[in-house]
Amino acid sequence: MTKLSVNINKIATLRNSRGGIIPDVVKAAVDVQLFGADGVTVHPRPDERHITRKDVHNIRPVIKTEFNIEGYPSREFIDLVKSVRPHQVTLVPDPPEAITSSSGWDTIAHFSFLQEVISEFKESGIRTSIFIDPVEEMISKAVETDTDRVELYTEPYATGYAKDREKAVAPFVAAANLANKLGMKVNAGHDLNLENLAYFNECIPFLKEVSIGHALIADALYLGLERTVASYKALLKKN
Ligand SMILES: CC(=O)[C@@H](O)[C@H](O)COP(=O)(O)O
Ligand SMILES: NCC(=O)COP(=O)(O)O
Repeated sequence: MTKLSVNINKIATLRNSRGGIIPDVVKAAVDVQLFGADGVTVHPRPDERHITRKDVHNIRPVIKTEFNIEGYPSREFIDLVKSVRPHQVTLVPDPPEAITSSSGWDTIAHFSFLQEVISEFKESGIRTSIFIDPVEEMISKAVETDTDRVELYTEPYATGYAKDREKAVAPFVAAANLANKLGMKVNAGHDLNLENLAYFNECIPFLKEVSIGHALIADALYLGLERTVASYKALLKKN
């Protein structure tokens, strides 16, 4: 069964909007695991617009499933990740001013940088994943960085889903097959939601994990966090 890692960035967005401690991000991390999540994902951005470095340290001790930390591998990010030793680190190419993640790595142009950073994390015993577009050349080069996994950037799938889901999912099926053939495990994430998740999970071979945040937290405003996590998990049961 594909694992669900709940990204709790947007819990921190709400908390930061008034500068207090409500909602409690650590409690959210505990609860999503109690409600069935297979992991917790956070993305501590340089401006700390949502998840702060302090949050990362506070969440680590309550992880009973898996902890996945996403971010651009600046020196500060690398040192933060190595200090808390999550189960997985997911490298994204986001510049500091990015509104959100909007592409995968150019693994050809940034090959040496990625190879160096991945080696440093693996030496610390941390599983590595790199955010990637479903482009054959990028995936073929990714394997040479020695990354454990790739995370397919699924915004183009989500955008194209309503118009033509078969066309939207096709590049991701090919990408997952290629990554598997090259020996890399396959994660996916960005803009997945209750509407588009089941079809993606049904079509994508070898899918290990999805990380979902924005839509899931928005759904929880209506359904409640427990029912929402259970609803996403139910969509990931392979039929
Ligand atoms: C890598 C990815 O797709 C998500 O982690 C996304 O970057 C979420 O970041 P925000 O919550 O800041 O939009
Ligand atoms: N890696 C994707 C992630 O963690 C959450 O992305 P989104 O669901 O907030 O778009």
